[in-house]
Amino acid sequence: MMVGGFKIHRKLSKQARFILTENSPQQVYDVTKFLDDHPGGDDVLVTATGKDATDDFEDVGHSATARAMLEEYYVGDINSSSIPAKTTSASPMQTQKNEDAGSGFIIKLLQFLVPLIILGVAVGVRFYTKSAA
Ligand code: HEM
Repeated sequence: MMVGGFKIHRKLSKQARFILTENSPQQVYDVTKFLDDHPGGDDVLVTATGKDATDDFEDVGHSATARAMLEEYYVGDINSSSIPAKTTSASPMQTQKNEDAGSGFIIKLLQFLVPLIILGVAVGVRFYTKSAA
């Protein structure tokens, strides 16, 4: 697949990996080296990466040869107990968000107070200058 003169998979920063859940546990396949050789094209493979590609793979009705080739690209199984719960990954972002909100409030408060302080000092200086004269 050509995009702007480059093959799309050359631009991929991550490896092309997808997951098949046909069997349990889930199996991960790294198809980076197969992108050029896949008879169905590289774009369908790239689209199927980073997710459960069982339906994508099955819907095509791959031959027994294709199924046998899977073994060549097999990386390992996913241990579901080692996948962090969604709440754990959300917490740091939440904390970050709260910190941002806190500093945002201080900045707004300063934006409001600093002109007032300058005005107060100006009025004060003028007042004392007048009374002295
Ligand atoms: C490591 C994984 C895969 C391997 C080894 C593989 C292998 C093959 C092979 C050998 C063929 C030629 C036809 C056949 O023998 O069945 C093929 C065709 C094809 N594959 Fe894959 N494939 C893989 C993953 C996928 C995925 C995930 C998709 C869909 C997202 C896909 C879509 C297709 C399509 C559309 C064709 C063309 C079918 C046709 O023109 O009749 N393949 N694949």
